Amino acid sequence: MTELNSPRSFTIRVPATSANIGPGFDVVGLSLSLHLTLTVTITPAHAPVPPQITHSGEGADEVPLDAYKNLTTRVALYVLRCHGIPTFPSALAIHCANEIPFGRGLGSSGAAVVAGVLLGNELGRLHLTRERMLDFALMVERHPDNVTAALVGGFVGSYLRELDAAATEAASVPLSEVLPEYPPDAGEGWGMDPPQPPLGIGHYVRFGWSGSIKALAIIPRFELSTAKARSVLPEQYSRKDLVFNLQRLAVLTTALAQTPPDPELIYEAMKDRVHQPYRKTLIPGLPEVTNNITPSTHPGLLGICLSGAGPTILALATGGFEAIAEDARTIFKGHGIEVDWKVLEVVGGSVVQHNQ
Ligand SMILES: Nc1ncnc2c1ncn2[C@@H]1O[C@H](COP(=O)(O)OP(=O)(O)O)[C@@H](O)[C@H]1O
Ligand SMILES: N[C@@H](CCOP(=O)(O)O)C(=O)O
Repeated sequence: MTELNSPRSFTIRVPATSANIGPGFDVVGLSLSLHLTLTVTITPAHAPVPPQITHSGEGADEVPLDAYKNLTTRVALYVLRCHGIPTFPSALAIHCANEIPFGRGLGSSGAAVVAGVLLGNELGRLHLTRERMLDFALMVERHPDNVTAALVGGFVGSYLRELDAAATEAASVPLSEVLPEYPPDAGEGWGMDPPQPPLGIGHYVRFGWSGSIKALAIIPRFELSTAKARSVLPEQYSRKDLVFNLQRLAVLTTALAQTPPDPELIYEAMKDRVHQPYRKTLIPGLPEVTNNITPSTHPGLLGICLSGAGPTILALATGGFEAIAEDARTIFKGHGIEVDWKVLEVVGGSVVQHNQ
């Protein structure tokens, strides 16, 4: 029996994330207390069988269960192929228990990608460093905010290193080449080596976080794909708008670590001119919610913004959660949109636990 097929069981737990936090578009992310949990079992097998995937919780009615279509297993296979391992183990069963709603701006795809990298690393016993795992995640999810926070946990800022020409080309291959949606040809294998990630693409730092701050997620009952919400953004920005965001982001990263947090400072520092103004066409009610719910009308509120690409609204607060959420509900209802809401904690990053 090869190392790959030796029987074992392990669990992978990856948190949800809220990216941007207002002015930090594609830069900052926060890991939150909703999780994607994979329970992975490899049993003895005499002949190869396709991986068995089961999924419960969020996304159960839409997620593909074919290992060549499912995002998590496609990413795992990419990591394995980059290390000369062309297939999954012979008898692999994966149960995905998911608390992260799909397409709501809470980092479900980032969590699926990070889970896939961790899965590939464990299946192939590759012993990748966290930095190298981030490189693999960034070959798939090409903005660093969600995947970095999901991997390392907490309130995190990240940047992509400027790559030289060869590395830029290696990192810009189409996603279809990184994650082909088909099994290898019988007898002939894949035919092409997968594109290897350049070394050290992503770099990050963890900021402080005041323990008194919780994250209220107000989650509209409709999906908005991140790709669609990125397609409405302009290619260029005015100096005025860029300076507006930079000033606020510089203040915000320290303001959220201060105890007690200062609502006046944070409310203004969570404003944005780079993505939210363009996304309001896709999220009816967004400007009303962010303009009308303020620390003076809602004691306990610190700041309010779009979570990731939306449509979820993220309110950072030390209390008064119900009043904030119910008033946001009323505004969204006026636009014919129902919402759910949850008070979430800021949590640590991804964890792998070996069960036997
Ligand atoms: N646990 C998961 N397993 C497989 N695919 C997933 C999982 N979570 C998310 N996805 C894929 O990612 C898509 C949502 O990604 P995206 O549009 O970026 O929204 P989000 O803001 O939730 O990350 C889903 O429609 C699904 O295709
Ligand atoms: N910076 C990205 C973040 C997308 O986050 P998601 O949770 O909506 O996938 C963006 O704003 O496009």
